[in-house]
Amino acid sequence: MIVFDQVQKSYQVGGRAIPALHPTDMTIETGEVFGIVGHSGAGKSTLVRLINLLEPPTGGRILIDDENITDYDAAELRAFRRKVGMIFQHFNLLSSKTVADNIAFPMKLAGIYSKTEIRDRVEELLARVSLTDHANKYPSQLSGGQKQRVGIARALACRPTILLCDEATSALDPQTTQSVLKLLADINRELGLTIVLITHEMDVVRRVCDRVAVMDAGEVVEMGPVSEVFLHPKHPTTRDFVFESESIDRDELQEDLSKASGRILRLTFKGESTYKPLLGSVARESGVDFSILSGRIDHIKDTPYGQLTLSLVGGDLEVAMQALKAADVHVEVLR
Ligand SMILES: Nc1ncnc2c1ncn2[C@@H]1O[C@H](COP(=O)(O)OP(=O)(O)OP(=O)(O)O)[C@@H](O)[C@H]1O
Repeated sequence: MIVFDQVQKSYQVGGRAIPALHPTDMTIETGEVFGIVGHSGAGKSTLVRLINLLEPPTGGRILIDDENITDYDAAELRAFRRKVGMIFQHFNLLSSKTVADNIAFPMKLAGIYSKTEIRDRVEELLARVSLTDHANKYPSQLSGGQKQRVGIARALACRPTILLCDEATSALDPQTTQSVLKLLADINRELGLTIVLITHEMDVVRRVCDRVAVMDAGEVVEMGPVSEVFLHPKHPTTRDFVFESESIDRDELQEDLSKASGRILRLTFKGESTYKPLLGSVARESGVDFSILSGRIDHIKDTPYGQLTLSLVGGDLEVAMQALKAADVHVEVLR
């Protein structure tokens, strides 16, 4: 478990302290995939670099599995850092070393593994990231997705318990992004390690994360389970991210809503209720007529969800709302 207790960070620029992270309390549970989303300059990299003390905090305590890592001496810090792997947007591979040597590098650097241990581990990791046939290639001979797989294998070399991912898919195309996210999800499930993933895309969070923190101007403005934050965003920054990820144009939506007659409801279906043929029976029961203004069905991690914006006219609205709620549908009255 990673605990931030009033952690803050300022950078010294020209003799002035510039705040990058305001005092923050946060808990990341062992074994979860935790997303940190925010625009450029929000403080995401700062927050993630505090977790492995690449940046020392200017205030507060960081506890990992109940140990205050801000108290560590140099030797303790070296041992701790082996337990924290990191992958980067631009992969940061050594161009003069082969794929196998890049993966072996952190083990060699640690100086505590035998040659046989290193060789066996590299073989195992190459298989895990499906790059066995590419062991002797150089990074320049690989695609972006393959380079990131090498980055992941290298980060796992010393068997970390925490994996930090700094915009790990931002340089990749959508299909490659999907395969790298799937690999991260598999690693999380099979190895049980904690993954902290920073991104500026809510879609990445929706696909792999269990919980998310939304950052704005050095502050965590919203935090919670992805399904809650994504489907019912409260802070304006979170709403912007959700709208952006769903390619919703706010002005267009407002215009559509202003043209629609009757009451306007947003329905959110989650899990089981997503695929139920509910609207027809509710319409018959209540005598209400529906028209669909916008809609989407997708997944949050493995859970299906649907969101529909409807206008309703005629019939008994109360009966319709009760029937929807009784079927576990979240109903929000927009107008
Ligand atoms: N080493 C540094 N020295 C001075 N200021 C810094 C340093 N690193 C970051 N900052 C400042 O701290 C703030 C937060 O930066 P940070 O890199 O953590 O944000 P971010 O959300 O990760 O942004 P991006 O997505 O662009 O990387 C910014 O205002 C940035 O200019």
